[in-house]
Amino acid sequence: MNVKIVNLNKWYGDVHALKNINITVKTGMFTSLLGPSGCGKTTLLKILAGLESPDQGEIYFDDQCIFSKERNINVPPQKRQIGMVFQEFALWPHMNVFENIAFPLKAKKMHDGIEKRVEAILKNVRLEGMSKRSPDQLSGGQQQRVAFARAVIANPKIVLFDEPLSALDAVLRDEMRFEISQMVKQMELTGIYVTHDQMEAMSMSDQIVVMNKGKILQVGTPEEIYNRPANKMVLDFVGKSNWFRCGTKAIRPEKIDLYPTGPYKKVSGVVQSVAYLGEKYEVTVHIEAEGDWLIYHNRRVQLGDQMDLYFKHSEVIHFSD
Ligand SMILES: Nc1ncnc2c1ncn2[C@@H]1O[C@H](COP(=O)(O)OP(=O)(O)OP(=O)(O)O)[C@@H](O)[C@H]1O
Repeated sequence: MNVKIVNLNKWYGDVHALKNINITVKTGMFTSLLGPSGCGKTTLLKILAGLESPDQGEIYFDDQCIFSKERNINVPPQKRQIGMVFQEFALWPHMNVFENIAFPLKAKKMHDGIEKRVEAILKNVRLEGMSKRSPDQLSGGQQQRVAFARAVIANPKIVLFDEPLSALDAVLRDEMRFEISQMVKQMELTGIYVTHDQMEAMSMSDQIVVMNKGKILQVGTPEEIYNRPANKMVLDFVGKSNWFRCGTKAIRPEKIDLYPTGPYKKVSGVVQSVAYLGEKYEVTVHIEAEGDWLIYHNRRVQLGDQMDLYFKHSEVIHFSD
């Protein structure tokens, strides 16, 4: 289902939580809402689910208007064909896997075919044979998959995720990022995913909406956001970068070379710090004219070493302001 958000505004008293939000999400796309704490991501997700009401604007699911302040339309949550997965998976501890997943169907007063549907979804989320287990007999990743299964059992067209992986450890989180985006794709759902973790947004999404203080800073593919950030805030928020003293240009650390090949620019500096990251060293080099720059090196250098750094002019990111 296509989602279109038009000129949306939301106030909480004096707090202008969402400022003129416009977003289009195409069917089958996985979109992340990325931004720091308080930027309005959760509010936007709740508005899509129908749990909060905007003060201005419209929302369309395909051609159907599901919310319009101006035209007094507000389709209730249960009629929006939406599934939700939250940070705290909120599985009911007294219900087994089957009962947890079947709950939305029972709440809809469905009686026939429940077992078949739960079985099919268990297969989709690779939990076959686990229907009798209680949530405390499952790993964190398995619990998350049950939460996902419960969110999609009633055949929603859109699934909303609110930081669903933040309670998991780092290794499991990496694994689940991939799984979640795969499951959403396989089931041909439209996924909208709230996160403040840029790596998560970059690795999972077809489209990223970068937000700050209630405003959209940029909408684009992960590559567009990373390589052509719309402004300084996006550049700083996504990935690492080095600034030129002029303040209107920047360069990513991995675009800096240690050897000259072709038409390069050169700067020189002194090693300030070295951190070993496993596959590489992260080195801070103090450059008199520019400040401290971060670079990557494949061997350990010593504090105080003199270094020459090379970069292509075409790798420099420019901003007009
Ligand atoms: N019920 C509420 N009453 C008053 N202010 C609220 C309410 N809910 C959210 N806000 C305010 O609206 C702004 C956006 O909040 P929101 O929860 O959407 O941010 P967020 O980006 O999801 O942050 P986080 O990552 O911390 O959850 C914040 O300034 C917040 O304090």
